[in-house]
Amino acid sequence: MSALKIALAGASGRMGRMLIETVLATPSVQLVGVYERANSALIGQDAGAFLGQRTGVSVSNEMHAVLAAADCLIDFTRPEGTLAHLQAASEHGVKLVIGTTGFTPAQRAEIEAAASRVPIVLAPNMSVGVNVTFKLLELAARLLASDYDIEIIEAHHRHKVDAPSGTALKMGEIVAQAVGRDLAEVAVYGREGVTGERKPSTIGFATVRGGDIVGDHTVLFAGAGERIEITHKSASRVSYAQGALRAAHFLADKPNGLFDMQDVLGLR
Ligand SMILES: NC(=O)C1=CN([C@@H]2O[C@H](COP(=O)(O)OP(=O)(O)OC[C@H]3O[C@@H](n4cnc5c(N)ncnc54)[C@H](OP(=O)(O)O)[C@@H]3O)[C@@H](O)[C@H]2O)C=CC1
Ligand SMILES: O=C(O)C1=N[C@H](C(=O)O)C[C@H](O)C1
Repeated sequence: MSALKIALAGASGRMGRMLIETVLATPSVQLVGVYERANSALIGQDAGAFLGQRTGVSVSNEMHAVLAAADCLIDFTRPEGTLAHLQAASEHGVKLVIGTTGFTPAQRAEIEAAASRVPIVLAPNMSVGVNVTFKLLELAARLLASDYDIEIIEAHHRHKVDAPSGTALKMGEIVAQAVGRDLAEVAVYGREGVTGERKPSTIGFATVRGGDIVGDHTVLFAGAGERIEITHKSASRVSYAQGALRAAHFLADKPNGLFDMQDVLGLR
């Protein structure tokens, strides 16, 4: 079977670099294009230069050239960048794996609309461990529904720009749905001052930012006389990159449609 041809956006980013390294180390995929914004010092350099490797693929700010030979674009950038790349990918009929977080509902609707033309995997966390954790949360929330207070705590590196993390928000949606609540109505994002007693049906979010924390998520179920904590900790970005490549392979035979990592990993 021939290798899946991968284009990447956000070459200079933490995930961009990890993806270049992972693609180059994975025989079932081939790097065919790497995009970075116009003012980047990387434009024109070999995409593997930061690893001391020569790939023959130069970093480019011409998205149409980057996509010309690609089967799939993997995008971990920012919402406004992803939406521009989505437009170009759907014009080229190139499949998309989107790891970017922080989309507004309107931006998400744009992605859903594009998925009628090209197949897309959109997931706030591509690691297998986090996606299995989602299943554990569903079970725990269902069984603990009435008597336990639910709080979600996430910690990330100092450079992260969106909060709560996309993963924490997804965890909130999962537990809210499992206990029959609407997250938009019950979410409490941080607390300060005289807040009054905790309302039983709320789901609280707490955000920590510091240093080089790759990504920690805990869902706390606090009841009378006991606490259950379900925690996932990332020690490296490699699990996100490997998940993104699994997602790209999953899309290979899909004509269109919007999928997530639960679909990719067969966890539905
Ligand atoms: N789904 C998952 O499993 C994971 C998701 N993420 C998400 O991926 C995203 C990227 O994270 P990370 O790599 O740490 O971020 P970085 O800030 O390290 O990298 C972002 C990259 O995107 C580029 N970029 C920023 N804005 C735009 C734009 N408007 N148009 C085009 N390119 C742009 C940057 O280029 P420049 O250098 O020019 O600014 C840079 O190359 C975040 O949303 C994060 O939450 C992260 C890890 C895992
Ligand atoms: O920005 C990050 O680093 C991460 N972002 C994703 C998120 O917002 O959930 C996934 C992971 O936690 C790392």
